[in-house]
Amino acid sequence: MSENRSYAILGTGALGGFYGARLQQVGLDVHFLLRSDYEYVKKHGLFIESPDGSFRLSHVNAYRNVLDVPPCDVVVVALKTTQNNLLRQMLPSLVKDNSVVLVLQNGLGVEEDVAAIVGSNRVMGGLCFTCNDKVAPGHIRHLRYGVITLAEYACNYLTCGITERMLQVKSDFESAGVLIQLAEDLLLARWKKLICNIPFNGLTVVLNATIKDLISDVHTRALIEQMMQEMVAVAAAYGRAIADDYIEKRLKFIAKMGPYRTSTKIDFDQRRSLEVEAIFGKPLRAAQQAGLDTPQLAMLYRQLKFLDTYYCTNQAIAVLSH
Ligand SMILES: NC(=O)C1=CN([C@@H]2O[C@H](COP(=O)(O)OP(=O)(O)OC[C@H]3O[C@@H](n4cnc5c(N)ncnc54)[C@H](OP(=O)(O)O)[C@@H]3O)[C@@H](O)[C@H]2O)C=CC1
Ligand SMILES: CC(C)(CO)C(=O)C(=O)O
Repeated sequence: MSENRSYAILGTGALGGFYGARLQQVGLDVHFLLRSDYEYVKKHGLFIESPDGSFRLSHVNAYRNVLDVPPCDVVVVALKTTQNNLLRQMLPSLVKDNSVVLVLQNGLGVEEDVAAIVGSNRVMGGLCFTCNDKVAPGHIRHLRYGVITLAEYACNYLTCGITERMLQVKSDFESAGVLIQLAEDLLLARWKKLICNIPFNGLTVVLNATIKDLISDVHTRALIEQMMQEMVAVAAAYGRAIADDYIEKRLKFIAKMGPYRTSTKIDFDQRRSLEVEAIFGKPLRAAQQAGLDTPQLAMLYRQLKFLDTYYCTNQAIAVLSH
């Protein structure tokens, strides 16, 4: 990659808008693809509200049409996974020979889909531990954390070690004040993130609760730990050992997210399609393929499918208006 790396942000929402703005704030060349708030952002820029220091970028390179975005060194995928069918149209014009596509989405197997479009040597994954919400056009609220675990993708999630381009991306994000942890094994990093997303993103929706509520109640805490144990077992079946103390440590970390709703609950409250397949369906099918029974995950998946169908998709409008 070139020395002064350019970034394309596909999906200028809670996550993409936050990290992209931080990168532009320190002088990097960033290009933002927008949808509903394109006109607003083109005129007024982006506002990031954050306990680490709020700031406004009064001018950003804003685009409505992906074909107008120039090819970039790093293409950040920050759409919801429910929109990933668009990537086949979006990615080809954005990647150069030595570009890398950095997938910041939650879920399992998301890099595989991107690799099928741009080639497996051009993909990296980033697991974002951050609490963000896009609260108004061009206005992103960051509540806590922000650290990203970065790892290279290779076919079949083979372990790749630490590469030169990981160090380059790390250096850009760290210059922007974003903490980056490098990981040698992307699949292990994904399972570790799913251990958090499955109970918290799922239960905040089905129980209409915040992270704080779920962690403080003895019953939901027990449920969370059971779900986490199920995922530790599935990860182990795929050769990824997760240390015994990981759950306790993560629960302490997540407890500090307090009243955050999770990105899936924010989607549900806005009646947007839920990322059920990427975050819950794929892990469930991975468990089944490994011959493991994960009853808590299976129940959560089915509940979320129901809620997604009857409350969140276009189909829901048809069903409810009958
Ligand atoms: N929010 C968070 O704190 C975290 C989120 N994640 C993950 O990050 C990913 C992104 O989530 P998040 O940022 O919360 O989601 P958002 O819904 O806030 O952002 C997605 C953005 O993509 C835009 N978009 C959708 N379709 C198009 C299109 N065709 N063209 C241009 N833009 C488009 C949306 O536009 P519009 O504004 O019009 O809807 C929206 O702004 C998800 O996988 C999520 O699970 C992971 C960790 C934390
Ligand atoms: C783990 C958590 C809850 C915050 O990073 C998240 O990933 C989300 O809200 O989707």
